[in-house]
Formats: sequence, structure tokens, C-alpha cells
Amino acid sequence: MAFFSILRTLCLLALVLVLLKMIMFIMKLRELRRLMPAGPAGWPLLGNILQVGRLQWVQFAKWKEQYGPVFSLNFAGQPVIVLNDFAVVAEFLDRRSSIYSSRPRLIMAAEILLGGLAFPIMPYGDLWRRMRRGAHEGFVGRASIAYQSLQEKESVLLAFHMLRDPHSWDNHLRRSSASTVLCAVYGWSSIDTSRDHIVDRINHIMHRIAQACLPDWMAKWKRDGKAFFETHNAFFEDLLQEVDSKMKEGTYEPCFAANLIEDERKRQGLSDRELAWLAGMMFGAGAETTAASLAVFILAMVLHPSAVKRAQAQIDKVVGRERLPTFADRARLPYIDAIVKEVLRWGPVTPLGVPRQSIQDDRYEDHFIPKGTLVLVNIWAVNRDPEHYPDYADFRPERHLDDSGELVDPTPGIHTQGHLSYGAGRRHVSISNSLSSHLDFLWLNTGARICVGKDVANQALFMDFATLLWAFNIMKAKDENGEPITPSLSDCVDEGLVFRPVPFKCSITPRFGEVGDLVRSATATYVGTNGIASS
Ligand code: HEM
Repeated sequence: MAFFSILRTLCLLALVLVLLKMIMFIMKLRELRRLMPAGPAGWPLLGNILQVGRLQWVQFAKWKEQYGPVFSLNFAGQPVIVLNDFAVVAEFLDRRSSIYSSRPRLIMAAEILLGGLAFPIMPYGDLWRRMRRGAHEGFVGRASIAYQSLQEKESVLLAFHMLRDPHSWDNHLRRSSASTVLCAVYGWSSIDTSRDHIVDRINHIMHRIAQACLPDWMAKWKRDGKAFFETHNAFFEDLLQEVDSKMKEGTYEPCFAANLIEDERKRQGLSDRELAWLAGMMFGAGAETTAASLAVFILAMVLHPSAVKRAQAQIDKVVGRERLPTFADRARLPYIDAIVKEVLRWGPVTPLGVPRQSIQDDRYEDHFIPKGTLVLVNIWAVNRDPEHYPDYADFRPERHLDDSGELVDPTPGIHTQGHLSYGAGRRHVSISNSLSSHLDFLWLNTGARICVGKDVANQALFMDFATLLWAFNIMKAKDENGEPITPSLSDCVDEGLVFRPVPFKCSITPRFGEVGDLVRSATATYVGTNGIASS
């Protein structure tokens, strides 16, 4: 009897202690929120987690109206700040980049399941710096030009598949983006269905990585533990090994992986395992983002026939109707580059970017921001910053052009991209490409987290947009009564970190009689008449 009464007293004591600890924790959090930038009040333990909803960026934009461009949240004890306009992004991610360039440390997800080798979500540190340098040398500035012939070829193949089966346009965009990045990384010739399982597998890994940004208790798969890492590690190592063997036989195609193997072995910078993951992550980060931006382009063209008309007039003048566009036409097709910028601004496919985490205590105006704060950049809201885009809801490529039709930056002094869809991470001023790329390299010491694939992505989007607009009319589909179907502007599909428009019907038809022959003969010069990759 006495034993049970002691046990009961001990249990009660333990309960009181737990309650006391919880109360102290809640009070500490309250005090912290009081010092941090103002933000919405939340529930006692869960904080604001249940208030954000599916389209978090839209809710964040509403809170911006109430609390200003920087506000704080509490995600079950994790302090968070959200940045919502260009000025605060420049303040935190450019001027204070040495504090705000890291990523949250996700022990179970990033370190155990992904072996600490997933570069896009890796906290700032020596391995990130070495991998970023490898990626930078392979993709940024002048290095991106090496991929232009591959991108021209993939655009022709994309047009070929569109011509054959326009209804499956979304599949063609996905195949084309996957193919472009895989060929750039591993030196393959254009992919066909036999490589689909590889694309599926890398996409599967990237979806897991996207979930890695969730707290451990929200993702059941994290319990799979080390087996996940071992399986996928072997997969990435095999892909790199294939390139290495071809290099030894002298049968390889120049590509990012081959350059990495050659340079890093000389420099002893990255181990074979690290190289294998770096190459795999470039595909993972680049393919779905580009494919989703292509889908936003189709949506924008369907909804804005005047932009299609103006683009096609410029293409007809510069390229004519006897050949397909190439990169040699780019300087004389500023309207197409303006469409690239406007598609990325208007429909950012990573509306909240990739989360950052601060690495030391900081002060902003009168507020305190503790070390370890999660930093979310509301790219969607920044791209609608009314100070730079008064008519932000409209799709208007002209905003990126001056009166003579040449490209200008609608966000002068802040960002040369004209939008924030590639993230941020170093001050962008108007400087030449090579100087910019040199500065990016120096910036590695303080953190240059902006998308490392942005130059390659801009090129791919330019070439695909120019080719599709040269070849096709892209319009609303009609329903059974002959009425045009207007696709939804706001619905989107959540693919982890990437959001794309919900699938919609549209009409993609050749613009003039010779398109079919010209596209078929261009395709044949690349892959031969019998060897055309099928989707
Ligand atoms: C339209 C296409 C693309 C979009 C919208 C996009 C967007 C982004 C964004 C928002 C970030 C986070 C930047 C930050 O934290 O500030 C990022 C990072 C990254 N992107 Fe892209 N991206 C695109 C294409 C590509 C391509 C084609 C590649 C590679 C070939 C690539 C490779 C990466 C990598 C490796 C990172 C991580 C960089 C780091 O953490 O240091 N991306 N991208």
C-alpha cells in the first residue's frame, strides 16, 4: 500500500515538473516573440503551425499587410521570420548574408537519410562551399554557354514531340527538362523512355528532400533510416561511375560530371561519393523547377494572346519562317527574354524558396532575432512588391523593356534578374556577366545561396519559349459546345518544394504550313530519322 502511495506521489511530482517546464517554455517563447518583429499570435504549444494553410505564401502576404514586410511566427517552438519585399530581402540576404546564408540543420532527414550530402539543403560550411564551387564552375556565367548546343537540340526535340502529340504537352515539357539537365550533367544523348526509371527515381529522392524541410514527426518515412541513404548512394555512385568508365575508354561526351571528375581529382577537393551526390543534386534541383516554369509559360500564353502576338512578330522579323531560332538570335529577341523574366516573376514555382536559418543572434531595427531562427523568403510576395510592380497581378513582359524595346531592370539597384524567383544571396548590381560571375565566386566566403543553375535555366527557358512560339499557336482549348476553356490562374499542384499549375487543356497547333517539315528535318539532323527519342 505504502509503495503505491509513494509511486502516486512520485507520478504527481513528475507531472507537476513537466507542467512547470512546459509553462516556463511557453513563457520563454512569449518573451522571445515580444522581442522579435511583431507577428500573429498562435496557439500555446503549436504556435502558428495550424494557421498557415496550404497556400502559405498567400497567408503570409495577408500578414504582411497587417504586420509589415518582416514578421515573426512560432512553429511549435521554432522561431521563424518571413521576408516579404525587396528592401528587406536585400537587407537580410545580401547585406547580412554571412548570418542568413545557412540552411536549417535537419539531423534525421538531411544527415542520416541523405548522408549530409544533399547540397541544396546543406547548412553553410566547408563541404557546402566545396560543392558550391564545383557547381559554380560547371554552371555559372561563361560555363553556361557550353550547354547551348544541347539546349538548342532539346528545344527542337520538344517541338517535334509537340507536333506529334500536342495533347500530352505537359509530359513533353517534363521529358524535355529532365533530358536537358541529365544530358548536361552526365553527357547522355537525349533521353527516351528507357531512362524514365532514372528520372522517376531522382524525382522521388527530391520529393523526400522537400519533405526533409518538415519537422521529423510529420514525415513517417524518416524512420526508414540508413537503408534509404545506402540505396540511393549506390544509385548516384553508379551514375558517376558510368561517366568515369567512359572517360577511361575515351568514349565520353563532355559534361558537368566529367569536368568534376577531372578537376576535383587534380584538386583533391571532393571525394568520389561527394562528386556523385553533387551531380545527382544538380539534376534534382534543375529538372522539375524548369519543367514547372515551362508549364507556367503555356498558361501565360493561353491567357495572354497579345503577348504571343508581339513575341511572334519579333520572331518573324528576326528569324523568319525558313529556319528555327538559335542562340545566335538571342540579342535581337529581347521580347522573348522579357517573357522569361515575366513568367518567373508572375508564376514563381518555388513560392517560398528553400528555407534559411540564421547562425548568430542579430538585431533588426528595435527587434531581436535569435540564432537558429528559420528564415522564409516569400518569393511570391516579393515578386508582387507594389513599389517595383504597381500592376503586379498583370502578366506584362513589357515591364522588363525600355521604350526602345531593350531589356531593363524594373528593380534598379537591387536585383539584375527583375524578379526574386532564383532566390537571393549577394548584392546584385548592373555589372558585366564575367565580372558578376567572378564576384559570385568570391562571395562563397560569405554565402552565395542564390540558385546556382539560374544562367542555365534562363538559357533553357529562352530557347524553349522562342522555339515553341516560332512553331505554334498556343491558345485556349474549346469545350464540346465550342466555348473556350479558361484555365485556373490560382490552382496549383504541390510537388514538394515545386508548385506547378493544375493540368489544363489547351490548343497547340502549327503556325504555318512549313512548320512540320522544318521541325522534322531539324530533328533528323540531331538524332537521325530512325533514332528519335519517344516520350
Ligand atoms: C526555372 C528554374 C529554376 C528555379 C525557379 C530555381 C529556383 C531556385 C531557388 C529559389 C533556390 C534557393 C535559393 C536561395 O536559397 O536563395 C535554388 C537553389 C538551387 N538551385 Fe535552382 N532553380 C531553377 C533551376 C535550376 C537549375 C537548372 C539548376 C541546376 C542545373 C539548379 C540548381 C540549384 C541548386 C544546386 C541550388 C542550391 C544552391 C545552394 O544551396 O547553394 N536550379 N533554385
